Amino acid sequence: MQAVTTVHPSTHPVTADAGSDEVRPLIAPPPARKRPTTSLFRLRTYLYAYGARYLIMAVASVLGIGFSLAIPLLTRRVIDGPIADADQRGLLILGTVATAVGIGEAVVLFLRRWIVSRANNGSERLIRTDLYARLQLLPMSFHGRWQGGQLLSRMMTDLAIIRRFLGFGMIFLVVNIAQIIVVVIMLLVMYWPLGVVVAASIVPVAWLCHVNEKRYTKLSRKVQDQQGDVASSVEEGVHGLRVIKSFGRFPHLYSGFERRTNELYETSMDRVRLQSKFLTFLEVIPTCTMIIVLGIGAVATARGEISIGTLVAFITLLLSLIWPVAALGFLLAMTQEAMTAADRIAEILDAENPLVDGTRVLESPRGHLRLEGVGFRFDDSDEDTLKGVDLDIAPGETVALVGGTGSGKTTLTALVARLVDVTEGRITIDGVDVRELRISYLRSLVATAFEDPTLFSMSARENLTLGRADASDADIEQALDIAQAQFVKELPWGLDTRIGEQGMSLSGGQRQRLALARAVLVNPKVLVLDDTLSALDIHTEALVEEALKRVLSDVTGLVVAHRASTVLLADRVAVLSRGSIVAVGTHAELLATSQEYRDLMSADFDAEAELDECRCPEHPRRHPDRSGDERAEVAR
Ligand SMILES: Nc1ncnc2c1ncn2[C@@H]1O[C@H](COP(=O)(O)OP(=O)(O)OP(=O)(O)O)[C@@H](O)[C@H]1O
Repeated sequence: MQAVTTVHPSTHPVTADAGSDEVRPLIAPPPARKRPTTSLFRLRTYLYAYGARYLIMAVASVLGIGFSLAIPLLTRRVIDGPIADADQRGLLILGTVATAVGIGEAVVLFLRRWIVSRANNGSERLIRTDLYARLQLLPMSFHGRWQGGQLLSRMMTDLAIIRRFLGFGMIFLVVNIAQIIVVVIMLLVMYWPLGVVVAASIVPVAWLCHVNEKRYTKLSRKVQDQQGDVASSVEEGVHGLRVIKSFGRFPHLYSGFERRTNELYETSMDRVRLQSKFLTFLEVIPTCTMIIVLGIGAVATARGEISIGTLVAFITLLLSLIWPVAALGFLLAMTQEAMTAADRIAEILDAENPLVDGTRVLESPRGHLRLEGVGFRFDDSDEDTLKGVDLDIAPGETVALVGGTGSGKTTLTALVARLVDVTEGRITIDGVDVRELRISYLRSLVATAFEDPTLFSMSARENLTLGRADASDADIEQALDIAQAQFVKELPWGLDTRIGEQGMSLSGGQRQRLALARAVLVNPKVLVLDDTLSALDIHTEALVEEALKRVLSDVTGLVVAHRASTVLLADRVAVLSRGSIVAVGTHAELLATSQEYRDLMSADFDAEAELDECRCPEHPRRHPDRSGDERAEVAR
């Protein structure tokens, strides 16, 4: 039962579709609303923590430009002065100054690199942790719409792009533009006709940058989205490995994956082609300018309008422009990629979170759970999944929720701990609307164990204490006992054994028992069990049920049940049919009065009753692991 996280095909695209040749995008196109530079600009707040470092970096950059521009000016002085006048002392002095300037440039360059790395990695870390926290806060409806790979690519690839921009692109974009402006002004001052030629060459550069920007941004967005799609395919391929193998669908999935990587390759190559053309033009323009400057400069020197020293300084300065102009191409590309990455990150930061936290806590909670006219409709659906649900569960009482498949049981259980919010009516605990309670407090009052127990790749102890970090060894022991999960103590390192990703190294029943112990350990007032016992064999189920009886006597319980044996744990039973409660009563009452209940229970209950009546320790259902021959032997 995974109602709330199910990806709905109508709004959200599916990953590699094994059965179809058509390749659909994994994520809905980004919202049409334009975010100019704002997404990137708003990330500036993450730089504040490293403000001093960024300031030193800016000063070092300005000094660096100053030093690099001083060299051609000194050269002019050397040529026109000591060299022309054969002044050895002057040559020595200016040579020493030039050496000092060169050393100064090297020092500030080193300083800038050294300081920037900590600031960048630190800023990246801050954005990443914020993004992670935001993802945790977003409601299940958000996670149902987004593919894991798309989130992963934003957390890793996009943030790395932003880090590279902050540490390199941003600095050099500013430094290079500043250098171009300063050098052009110096050239105009030195000899204005040549200065005008150089200034005029900036026009085609600016035009090219403008033309390139739109196409490059579009392609960057496509590449980054396609990277997310590929990541999603990998993620699903790894998680769904067992299903893929068991259905023998590897070739089909492989071809889907290959198609996505090919698409990514094609788009990346389109981007490279566009960038290559752009870079070539950017490199050709300064070279052409240099040829014109050399021609005009030679004539001007011959006419005595400028000295040889000025011409050498002019050309040296012009040469110093080649790198900043040529680098503009990839620096602008980096900026556009960073802007796209920031847009993609902003889609998470700006995602609407309809779950508004409450402020209240209960003085002495008793766990009186009431559902009053509760209705629920998924965002992307035009039908109510739940409607007019009324249910009053007294403190300490246990109600079993039964209903056909798709009747809304899982959805209803998700509403209690506010994994999603009711869209109509209200749910109260001790008379207080759950929306008024602080969410963290509510989730300590209500513990939920799901049919599909997610375990994290951490130790068994960490998995167990997820909802109660301060649990003592005795508490853990008791929870393990109740959930019949003592098997963890027999793992190679006991409770400290690291459980594989998604708890894959444990059996389904073991994972369920561990998840149950985790819920019990929270010591909740309300315990919600969403068909938690479904993967247990008949022996373990009987043991867990026995233990659960003890737990449920102290807490208010809402237990989704498919089996008659689980229903018998409850004081009352509520029958859910197409999102509405159609009957409530004790098991015996419902058997007598509700045809729907009888239909739901009949097959399983008959089997359970037979087992109960038999009271025979050798009943075949008590020994599902026996072979046919063994059973025949016992029967004899
Ligand atoms: N994210 C979603 N968007 C739209 N509809 C959904 C979504 N998740 C579930 N539904 C629909 O809501 C209905 C109730 O689903 P739910 O999982 O709560 O049923 P259930 O009674 O727990 O079923 P089962 O016993 O088979 O697990 C189903 O019709 C299902 O298709």
